[in-house]
Amino acid sequence: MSFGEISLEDKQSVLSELSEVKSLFASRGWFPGTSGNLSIRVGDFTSEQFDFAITASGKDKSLSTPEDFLFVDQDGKPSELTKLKPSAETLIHCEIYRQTGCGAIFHIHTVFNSLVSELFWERKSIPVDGVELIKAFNIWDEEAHIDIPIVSNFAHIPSIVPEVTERLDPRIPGIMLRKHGIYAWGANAFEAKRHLEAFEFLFEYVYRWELLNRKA
Ligand SMILES: CSCCC(=O)C(=O)COP(=O)(O)O
Ligand SMILES: [Zn+2]
Repeated sequence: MSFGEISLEDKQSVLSELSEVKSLFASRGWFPGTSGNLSIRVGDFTSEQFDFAITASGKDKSLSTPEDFLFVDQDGKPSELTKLKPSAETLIHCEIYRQTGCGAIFHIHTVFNSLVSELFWERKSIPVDGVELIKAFNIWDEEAHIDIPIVSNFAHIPSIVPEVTERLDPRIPGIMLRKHGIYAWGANAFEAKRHLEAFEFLFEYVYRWELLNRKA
């Protein structure tokens, strides 16, 4: 389905969903210093050609303006004529959509996600053992153990993409960029939000648990 074939109603519904999520996350202080980016896919999800709405780059994400989002295609190029620049990290969104077939991707920088990514950088994944909120990822085993992948953070975003491709774990709907932030995704915005909230809870839990054990 080409971008022109997608109804105005569908496009507007995606934009209003993004706007709601953006305001909510901003109220939680999840976009410090203009960091973070959000996207939701529109139209046909089975096609190799797809479009998604994404936050414009460098904006104060605690404000709502008519220039907050734009639509881009599967290569991260604007789908329509616009003066807006897509997020600097759009290529990471493109790759996650391509690899997972998900419908929404949310990225935030927090102190806890950055801290744990450095704490566990040598093992290249953040271990979580038996915490109830693992179930938010639809992993229902009792005492489940998960490892959340951590990849290198480079200023040159295209250099991050191959490592993302290599480290994506189909069980885990998220990936950490070292000392940078988490990317969480889901079939839709509701699921991506649930996953993101679970990751953030688990990061704080893991950090505090580590601290308690190191003191003992
Ligand atoms: C100011 S934070 C550095 C860029 C970044 O990591 C980020 O998430 C925001 O970049 P964007 O281009 O999406 O505004
Ligand atoms: Zn970022």
